[in-house]
Amino acid sequence: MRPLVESGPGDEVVVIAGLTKRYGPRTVVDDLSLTVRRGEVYGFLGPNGAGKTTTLRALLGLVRPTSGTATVLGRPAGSPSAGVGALIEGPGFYPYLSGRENLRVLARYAGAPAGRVDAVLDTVDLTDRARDRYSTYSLGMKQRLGVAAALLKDPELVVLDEPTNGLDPAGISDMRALLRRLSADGHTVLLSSHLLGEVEQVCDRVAVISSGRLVVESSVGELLGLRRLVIEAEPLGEAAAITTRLLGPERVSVVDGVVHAQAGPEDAARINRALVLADVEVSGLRQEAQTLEAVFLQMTGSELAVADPDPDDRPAQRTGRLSRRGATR
Ligand SMILES: Nc1ncnc2c1ncn2[C@@H]1O[C@H](COP(=O)(O)OP(=O)(O)OP(=O)(O)O)[C@@H](O)[C@H]1O
Repeated sequence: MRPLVESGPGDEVVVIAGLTKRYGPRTVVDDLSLTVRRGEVYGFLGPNGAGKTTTLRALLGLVRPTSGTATVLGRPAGSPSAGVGALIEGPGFYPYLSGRENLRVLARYAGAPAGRVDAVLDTVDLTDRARDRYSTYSLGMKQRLGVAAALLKDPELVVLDEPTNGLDPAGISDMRALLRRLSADGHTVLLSSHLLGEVEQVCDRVAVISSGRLVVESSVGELLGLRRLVIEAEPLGEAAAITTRLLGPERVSVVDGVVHAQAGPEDAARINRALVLADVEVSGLRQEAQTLEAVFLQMTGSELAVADPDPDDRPAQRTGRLSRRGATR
């Protein structure tokens, strides 16, 4: 996993500000604001129907916002630009043409150099199957060919709507590797997903939305850094009081005869020292990592689908401050 990208002014590739979309009486995107910075893999996360696709379509100029703005690479959404490649709805490939022939047709249509076709086939790892008919491809290969099509004009920003939707674990793993390659090649990637495992493992930052509203925008590490410290101590009341004095009441609770504190490892040593100095007998002090799923549940009250996690493939945890915005309805 790459380190977090340092950002500065001018590094904002996507800026969505106060975006609202109503269909008749229904508000499907509600005053949404978020920023995608140059070089990052940004996950747009939310349950089905949360408004992800509508937002991405607005970003590409395919949906007119009711109010608010979306800019891409400094230009209003939908401006003709070589800077964005997207896979929103599967592109219409010809089933009887090979993967390479299909890309050649699209490259001609899009005005991309013919030499890009083999380059993007290589990027999506389809060189070996490039001569086979599209109709013989697995779903994962079809999705990867869709990503290849989005890359034909070598865009700075790649927008992918649910790129792993419907894929089996092997297909998900291939797509994950592809997303990492895109990032390593210098693309900024914005992808939507309702699969936590996918976002946890490949994204630098995420926006979580629910019912069209932003719940939180944060780095994945910051979200996961919200960890719980479980303290077993005697007398329990005194342990809870001391921990509360150190962390504040909103971060401490007593559950089933133990103290739960929202605290990271740096707090643990401080709390342990204070308890021992006060003659509280500490029999257990352990850290429990929160999953993104737990964080999401805590913030929205609804569950999110969980992808098959690949335990060997988790990003290093990062800690930091969490900025929580908006509220759920
Ligand atoms: N053209 C439209 N007319 C009316 N309602 C629409 C239209 N497009 C989307 N919606 C509604 O807006 C809501 C958000 O849909 P959207 O596809 O943006 O959500 P999503 O988060 O991408 O969900 P999914 O993962 O299921 O695609 C849904 O309830 C959908 O039915």
